[in-house]
Amino acid sequence: MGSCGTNSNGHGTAEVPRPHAQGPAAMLGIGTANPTGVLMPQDVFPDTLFRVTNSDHLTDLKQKLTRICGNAGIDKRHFHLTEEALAAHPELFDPELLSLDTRVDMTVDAVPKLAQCAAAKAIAEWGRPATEITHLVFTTYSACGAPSADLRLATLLGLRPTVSRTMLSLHGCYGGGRALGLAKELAENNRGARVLVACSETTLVCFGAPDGGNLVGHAIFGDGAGAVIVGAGPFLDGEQRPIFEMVHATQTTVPKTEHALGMQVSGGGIDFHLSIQVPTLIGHNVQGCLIHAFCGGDDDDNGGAHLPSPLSGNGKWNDLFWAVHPGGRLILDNIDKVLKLEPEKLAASRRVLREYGNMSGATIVFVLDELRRRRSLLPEWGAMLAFGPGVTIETMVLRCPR
Ligand SMILES: CC(C)(COP(=O)(O)OP(=O)(O)OC[C@H]1O[C@@H](n2cnc3c(N)ncnc32)[C@H](O)[C@@H]1OP(=O)(O)O)[C@@H](O)C(=O)NCCC(=O)NCCSC(=O)CC(=O)O
Repeated sequence: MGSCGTNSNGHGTAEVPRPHAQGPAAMLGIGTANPTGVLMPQDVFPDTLFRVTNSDHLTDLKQKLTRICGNAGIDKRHFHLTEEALAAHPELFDPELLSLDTRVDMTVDAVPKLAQCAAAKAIAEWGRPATEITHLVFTTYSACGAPSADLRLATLLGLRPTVSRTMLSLHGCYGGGRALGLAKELAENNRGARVLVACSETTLVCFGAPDGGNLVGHAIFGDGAGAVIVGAGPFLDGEQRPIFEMVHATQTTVPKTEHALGMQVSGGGIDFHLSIQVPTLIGHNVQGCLIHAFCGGDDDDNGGAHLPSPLSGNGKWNDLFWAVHPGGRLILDNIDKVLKLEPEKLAASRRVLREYGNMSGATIVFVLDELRRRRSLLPEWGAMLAFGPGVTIETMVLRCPR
């Protein structure tokens, strides 16, 4: 451990750099949370949405949303935004009115508090005091100010003032994957580091009256937060037990797909752009990302030689367990098809989609949490996939220690 002191000459001594951990990084605690405001069954969502936004006269749109909701593979979702709040703030569904200030006011507490609930569970599972957290990586698409939700979360949890904070904004659905990748690097490069990853998402920043362009978003997105404690060995005290080892992480940007998926901050909140091509783009590119990750990427020094080789025969993708961001039912269907996965391989992703919808960057933590409950049934090696604007695909090779 480095320390700053004064040597005999009265000059400050240099900070001794932390040596690398013996690695690899591992998840030591996982927690999730949803807002308590609204639990919305999927089958009543279209009626509720059109009623609360005074849109019942748009009968064709309502029928279409009802159809999409019925096919989305979702049973229910949780939301922070209540009918009472909407009644008090008609600007949230009137495109003629500015609403960014209202949205920022509503999220400034809601986002870190939701993260706090998830983080408290992750910290409890890890079993160490929050003051031992050395780094915080926070991701959300709801941050519009500075200091941001990361500092508010650090205060709520009583983290020490020397905690090293990183804020990831507007990474969308790949935010959780990116935050975990970053946490892996921080943990492996700083012996003894314990990184809190916090992902907290609420749709109230992008909520609007239904129109021809936002029906799919209305049908699939929900609110939630996920948190993971990441650290690398050696785990000398025997108390901190790895749930999943984070063996190798890669990020791939699919060329020329910037147009396909995006978010734009405006006076009316955050506009979500979701192209109909997204499921196809992901289906076409996912295998290449997995091969890149499982072959150890381009770096000779990253332990690629130790990775399993699921490519050495037909059907080897079925030898893995899968933590896939359930961006939408069709995305999971396409991945199943391209990788020829057995039906139960994406069960954790489909269950999270069914119970919570797509909670953007936080969703991948829910999938990891779900897989953790099935740990005794999992094969040793697994793959994590998350997607978002770019189009960016985050891939991580996981190992479930015995
Ligand atoms: C929404 C669905 C469940 C609907 O499935 P269905 O079985 O009903 O059939 P479908 O795909 O033909 O879609 C039904 C109707 O919706 C329309 N439709 C589908 N996707 C659309 C889109 N992105 N934009 C506009 N319209 C769209 C279709 O044209 C069709 O219209 P018509 O009826 O008029 O012919 C599925 O399409 C799906 O899972 N799509 C993927 C959603 C997605 O892209 N998720 C990523 C979220 S972003 C993310 O996860 C990352 C991030 O945010 O960063």
